[in-house]
Amino acid sequence: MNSAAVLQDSGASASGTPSAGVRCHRLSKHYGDFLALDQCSLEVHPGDIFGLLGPNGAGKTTLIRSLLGYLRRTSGEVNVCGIDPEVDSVEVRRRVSYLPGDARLPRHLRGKGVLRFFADLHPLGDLERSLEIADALELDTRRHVGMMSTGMRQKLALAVVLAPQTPLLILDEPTANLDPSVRATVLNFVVDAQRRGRTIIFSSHVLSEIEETCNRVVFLRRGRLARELVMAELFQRHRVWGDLPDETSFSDVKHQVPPQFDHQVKLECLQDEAGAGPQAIRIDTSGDLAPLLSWIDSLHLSRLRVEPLGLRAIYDSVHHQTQEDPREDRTEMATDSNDEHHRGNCREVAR
Ligand SMILES: Nc1ncnc2c1ncn2[C@@H]1O[C@H](COP(=O)(O)OP(=O)(O)OP(=O)(O)O)[C@@H](O)[C@H]1O
Repeated sequence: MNSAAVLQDSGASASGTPSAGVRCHRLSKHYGDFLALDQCSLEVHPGDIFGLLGPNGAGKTTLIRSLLGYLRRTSGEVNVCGIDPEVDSVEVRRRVSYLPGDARLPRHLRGKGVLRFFADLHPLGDLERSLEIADALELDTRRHVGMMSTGMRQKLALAVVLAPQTPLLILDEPTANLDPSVRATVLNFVVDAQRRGRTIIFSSHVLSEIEETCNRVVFLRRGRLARELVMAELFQRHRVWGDLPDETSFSDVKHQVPPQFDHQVKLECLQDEAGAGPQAIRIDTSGDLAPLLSWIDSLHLSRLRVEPLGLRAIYDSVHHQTQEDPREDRTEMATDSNDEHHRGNCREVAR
């Protein structure tokens, strides 16, 4: 990628107006015979911090680059800030700050020279702000880029991209190669960008970062949007572990769930019912936990543990449930054995 592609910007304001939204409908992308994106439909609302999750090769970068018009889509519709990137990719790029996963910067310049170069290049360039960000990331901008470590170059690219107040900010693995304290600073900048009215698309492999910052998330798997999640609903999901009293059988408990909680809980016995000793059970809950507590208390579980379910459980259910190629079966997510439980929080992406 050339250096100019690290940052694309314009005089557009970060007003958080509807023009900062992103929509794609049945977006597909082939590389030759290889189908890298398969009819992806999604909508990013203005003011979202929108997470893109998926294993290596899932299609996250292909999706981002199709949104920016760097790649020509094979089929489908795309609208970024009110513009089709294939009709006017320059205009789209003027409204977006983009941090690619493989940001390359001019190696012959010092850090400060790079920041000045990009600040001069773009109408919303802001050298002072770039320097402040570099400082917050503990980057020595006197060094030549060629002498910087991978993490230092990542900090420099972040200082370039985070400074201009474009309506849309797209970050492809922004915390890769950074140490934990700098990662936290980067996440603060992301949240701050949202407070300033910007819309952010954020791709990461670090689930805790997505949990911390994003309000909506989609999971990509082998080129397909497998699931969409509203984080506020995820935070209402819990997993309860415990051992039943000796005299209580799992089937008794399972058949005596109060009807008002039936849709809110999923029970699982973690050992053979005929096995010796207390039966360990797991109860996955969705929705408000408080009304369930008196029922859980009535089970007299020992070694009781309650924990938030978290993204990890969803991620595992999306990515580890089958080895089959999902392109062969468009309904597989709906028949996921966990799906009854997930349905309250996770929407099968309509295609
Ligand atoms: N130029 C290309 N030509 C052929 N195949 C490509 C090309 N670019 C990407 N691919 C393939 O498309 C698929 C999606 O790649 P992409 O880079 O979008 O994934 P990703 O989700 O961003 O992965 P990662 O998390 O590893 O960065 C992969 O199988 C990849 O090998």
